[in-house]
Amino acid sequence: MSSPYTIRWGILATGGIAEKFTKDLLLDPSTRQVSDVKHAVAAAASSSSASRAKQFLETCKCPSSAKAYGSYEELVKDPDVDIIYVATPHSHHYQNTMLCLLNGKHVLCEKAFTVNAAQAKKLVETAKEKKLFLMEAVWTRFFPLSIQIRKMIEDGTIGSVHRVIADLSFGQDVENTWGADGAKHRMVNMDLAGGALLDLGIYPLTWCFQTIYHTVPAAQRKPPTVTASIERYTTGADEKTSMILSFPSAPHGKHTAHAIALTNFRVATDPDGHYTSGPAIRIQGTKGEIQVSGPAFRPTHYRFIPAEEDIDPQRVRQGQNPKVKEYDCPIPGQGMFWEADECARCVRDGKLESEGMGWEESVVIMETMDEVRRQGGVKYPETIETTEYPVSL
Ligand SMILES: NC(=O)C1=CN([C@@H]2O[C@H](COP(=O)(O)OP(=O)(O)OC[C@H]3O[C@@H](n4cnc5c(N)ncnc54)[C@H](OP(=O)(O)O)[C@@H]3O)[C@@H](O)[C@H]2O)C=CC1
Ligand SMILES: O=C1OC[C@@H](O)[C@H](O)[C@H]1O
Repeated sequence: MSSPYTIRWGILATGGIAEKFTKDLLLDPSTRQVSDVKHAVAAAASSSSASRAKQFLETCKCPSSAKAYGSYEELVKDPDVDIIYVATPHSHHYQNTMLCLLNGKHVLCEKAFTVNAAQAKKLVETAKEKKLFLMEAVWTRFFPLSIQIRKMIEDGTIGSVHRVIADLSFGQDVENTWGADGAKHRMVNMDLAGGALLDLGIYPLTWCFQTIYHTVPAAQRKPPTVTASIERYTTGADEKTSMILSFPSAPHGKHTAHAIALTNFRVATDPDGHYTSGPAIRIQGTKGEIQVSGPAFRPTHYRFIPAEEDIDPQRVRQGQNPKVKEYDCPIPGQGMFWEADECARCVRDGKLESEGMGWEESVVIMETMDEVRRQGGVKYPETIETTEYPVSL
């Protein structure tokens, strides 16, 4: 057996998700039955100081060989780094990713990819021109659970798909949490491209797109029409966003497929915090329905309910429908290693984009979010909507 391909990561930013991702990189791939690729953390950079980057590497228990930088500019020049994970707020993704690409680094950039579709297109053009790998870090798409569900749709198990309903909502006391301290928190701060849509709404949209759009042959994929309703928080960032999408082509059908994507800061998908309130995602076809338990970003369970009527109604009422199939998909860690494995395989194989989260689909999703924001009147400051580079933020 040949030895695994090792990819060397640079971590750009030292916040909450950078820590989770870096810890996942350090897990032994054999714990998830992976033997063809491995990950090394070569360096991390903080925009504030090298000591902050050093502290981050220590917290993540990275090897002492990993370098700590006090600026992103130093990180992108490191010859020992193959790929950079960009984990700054949405507002900074365009500038930070462009910096990496222009310095010859492959990039995995956190969701939402950019602030708008124009920026996403520019990044894609640059990656193409420089022959570098680039992917939006929509980790959920690389879970075995997502892959199994897409396969069930593709092979016709649920028949032709007519509708998907997906929700990711956090019930928050917004004024006293993210809104406290002058509303500087990235969830509501317009200068950081805050709001429910770009932060949480990307997940219900991911479920709509990966089940309805991604599962039809590439040549038949057409962007959806969009009708949206938004309510804004005092900062101008969206706090309630509901979207109805109509996709012209449906998996296994010559008809449209509708999708309802919901996100909200005031009410929760799971009010008791234990996901007892029913599925977060419902994928409805003529032969049955797939129900995915929340949270939409890290689901570990789904069920398939076939559309059959020959079942004793009394047993069904007692929760004993024998035709329902339940699937548990435990995650040995946070679950961000699957997207990292995908990056390693693509770079090893000389691919510039991943089939699981391709450039065209990231751009169409950004265009969808642009239209949702247009209808809801959410506009970010020009410095973060611009495609100009470099701009100091
Ligand atoms: N995939 C997932 O499950 C998740 C993804 N995310 C995504 O990751 C990104 C970061 O989120 P999260 O880690 O929660 O955010 P944090 O606020 O925890 O961290 C962001 C980091 O970015 C750096 N940064 C650089 N410039 C700024 C700035 N002007 N203001 C604030 N931070 C700045 C800072 O690190 P330093 O200065 O040290 O470089 C900071 O620690 C977002 O795009 C978010 O959508 C978030 C949570 C979960
Ligand atoms: O990507 C995310 O998923 C988990 C949420 O808690 C977080 O706000 C969001 O950025």
